[in-house]
Amino acid sequence: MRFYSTNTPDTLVDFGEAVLRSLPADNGLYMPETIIPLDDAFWKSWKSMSFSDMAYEVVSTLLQGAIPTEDLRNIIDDALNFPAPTVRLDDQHHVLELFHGPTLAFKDFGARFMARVMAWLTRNSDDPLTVLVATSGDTGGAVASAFHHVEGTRVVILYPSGKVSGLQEKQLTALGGNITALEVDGSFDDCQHMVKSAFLDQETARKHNLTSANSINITRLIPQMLYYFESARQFDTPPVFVIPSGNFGNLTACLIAMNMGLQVKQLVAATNVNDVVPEYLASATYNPRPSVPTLSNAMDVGAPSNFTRMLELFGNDWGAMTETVSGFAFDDQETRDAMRQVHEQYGYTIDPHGAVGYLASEAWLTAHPEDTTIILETAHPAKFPETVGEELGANAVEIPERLACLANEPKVSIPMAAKPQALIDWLQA
Ligand SMILES: N[C@@H](CCOP(=O)(O)O)C(=O)O
Repeated sequence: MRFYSTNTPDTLVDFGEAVLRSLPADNGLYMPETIIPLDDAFWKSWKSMSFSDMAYEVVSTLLQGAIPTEDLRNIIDDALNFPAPTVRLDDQHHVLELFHGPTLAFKDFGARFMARVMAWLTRNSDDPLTVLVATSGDTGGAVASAFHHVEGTRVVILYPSGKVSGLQEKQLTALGGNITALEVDGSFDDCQHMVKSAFLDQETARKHNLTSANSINITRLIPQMLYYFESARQFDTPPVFVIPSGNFGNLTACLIAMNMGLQVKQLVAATNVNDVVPEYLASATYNPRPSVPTLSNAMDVGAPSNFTRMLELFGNDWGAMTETVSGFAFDDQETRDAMRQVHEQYGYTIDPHGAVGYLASEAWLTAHPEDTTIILETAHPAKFPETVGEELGANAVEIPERLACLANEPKVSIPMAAKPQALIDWLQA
């Protein structure tokens, strides 16, 4: 199994290099050389398989032997040991709850799988790894949790000061040990730019054995395919997936699943006002720009990393992309209104990101009223107690113990200017 860089398609690397190097030196993104469709035997039995067996079939087909059978099975079973239920609101609206992992966000799927794959890849090496990650809210906490106490690994998380929720911040800053949080005086885009610049500085990348836990790393997308299979197999007809989106790794994972044969009627990208992809879908013009802060902060991304992979999967054909992917964007007032509406209509407490998804499902259903939509609920509402409390009352959501226990832990972070050189200097010091 080999991977190419989107900027230099004829340079191929193996799985280990794609994962550990994470970002190619030419600043492209790694893509699988071939995406092999699942065979008839799989489709005959996929609906009755255990999650573990189905997951193994999907991942092993994609990876083509890059990880031996028993090791891959262990990685999958150990990493993905929590459920992803699809909850029915009514015939048109379903919610795929991706917040049942340790940090209450869909990022647990990718981070936990990645931590185990990296441990497997480096099992015979003594070189310590530095896992660099930029977060707008959820990735950082999931990566911190997945790599906490992993020997030979230090995790460095960059996050935009004042632009993540209080509990999200605790998930990044309170664990200590091998986890360090850098509090950047800037936006998520600044953090992401700083991380990418460190990777492109070959000396720094080599000296510190840098690897990325963001969705620029192809391993993040592999387990994220699995919940689309899990949810879709519960329906008789191909569903519409509505995907709250920031860096667009989640949507790209579904596109890879579709390339393996998963039948999906449409992908609906739901964004807040950081809407460069819905704008591209409407106008064929891609205009990345600085993000603005919103209530759905994990989606505050102005230059989505995975847009490059989306273009690649559609052969740079805007028309082809619009046949499969639709996009809608909503502001904070609409998000608040949707949280109340979902609560009043269904008695369901949805978080601000899921609320943006709900609005997009409504927009889609206006023109396609017979469709079945599945909205990805990417984070637990308890991660946003301020907004949920303001809209639905203080008792609308109980904070699970694994989050509540962080509330009184001290925040430990290192302030940093939003400059790539500041990160490089800090790493070198
Ligand atoms: N939405 C993310 C931003 C980083 O995205 P990723 O897909 O590269 O991890 C977050 O919650 O941090």
